Amino acid sequence: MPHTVVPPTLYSFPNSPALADALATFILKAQKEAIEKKGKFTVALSGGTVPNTLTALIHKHGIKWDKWQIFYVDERVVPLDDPDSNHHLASQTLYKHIHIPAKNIHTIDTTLLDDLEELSDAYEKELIHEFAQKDSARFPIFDLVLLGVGPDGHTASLFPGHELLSEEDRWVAYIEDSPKPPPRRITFTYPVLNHAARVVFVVTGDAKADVLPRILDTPQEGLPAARVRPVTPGQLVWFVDDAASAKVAYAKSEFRL
Ligand SMILES: O=C(O)[C@H](O)[C@@H](O)[C@H](O)[C@H](O)COP(=O)(O)O
Repeated sequence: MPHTVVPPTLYSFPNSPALADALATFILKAQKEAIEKKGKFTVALSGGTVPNTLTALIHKHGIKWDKWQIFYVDERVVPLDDPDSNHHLASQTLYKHIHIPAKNIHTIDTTLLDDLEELSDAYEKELIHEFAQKDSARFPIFDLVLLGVGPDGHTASLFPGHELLSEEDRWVAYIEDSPKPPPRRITFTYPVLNHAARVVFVVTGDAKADVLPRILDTPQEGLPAARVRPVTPGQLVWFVDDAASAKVAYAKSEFRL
């Protein structure tokens, strides 16, 4: 099958609990398919509001946390117990309530906080270790990548106009001048995001209402989130609430699995 860019599917829900419940159903199905195929479920998690929307998974029957391998789409270069750390956020909102082996959660190496290049190289090696053992894939194929969007259209730590938007080789890159604090971060690059089996954006609230049409209706504008374009057989799905999608013309689909 020739590789073509997949069009996004847009689901919009009246409120956050309805969104979180549908997302949990979607994730459960993705988990089942991945585990049946290869015995594990590889997930890349963002910071911001994403971890909070995953709390509906905590009581969901059938989630096999011990089969999850969790990486971070982007991470702020701070100690793991710092309130700014995405790992800290995920620990407080999610890990604290579930049983998941510590070795299944792939954090940055905090002995390298002073050297961004070494730190991003080390995280890239962590990915290579997980993904490049059995095949010689040029890029990792995550089962699920969970992304947020900023009001400026950024996603991961890929910001409008930044040189990292054209990175084509590296899996993990670093940024020292993030416009969203804190400034020092590492981030997955587009090749990693776009090779995933499923990329899911989670966006809520009216603060995102102006940027969503610029991403979904006029993607040619090229905002960072609009450049996430998985190729077949990947999937690109947006889970948003009605406040965030209020100004979007792009067709909404009815959620059913
Ligand atoms: O570390 C980060 O800052 C996040 O990973 C970032 O990419 C986030 O997902 C967006 O900024 C959206 O954040 P909100 O969901 O809080 O709006």
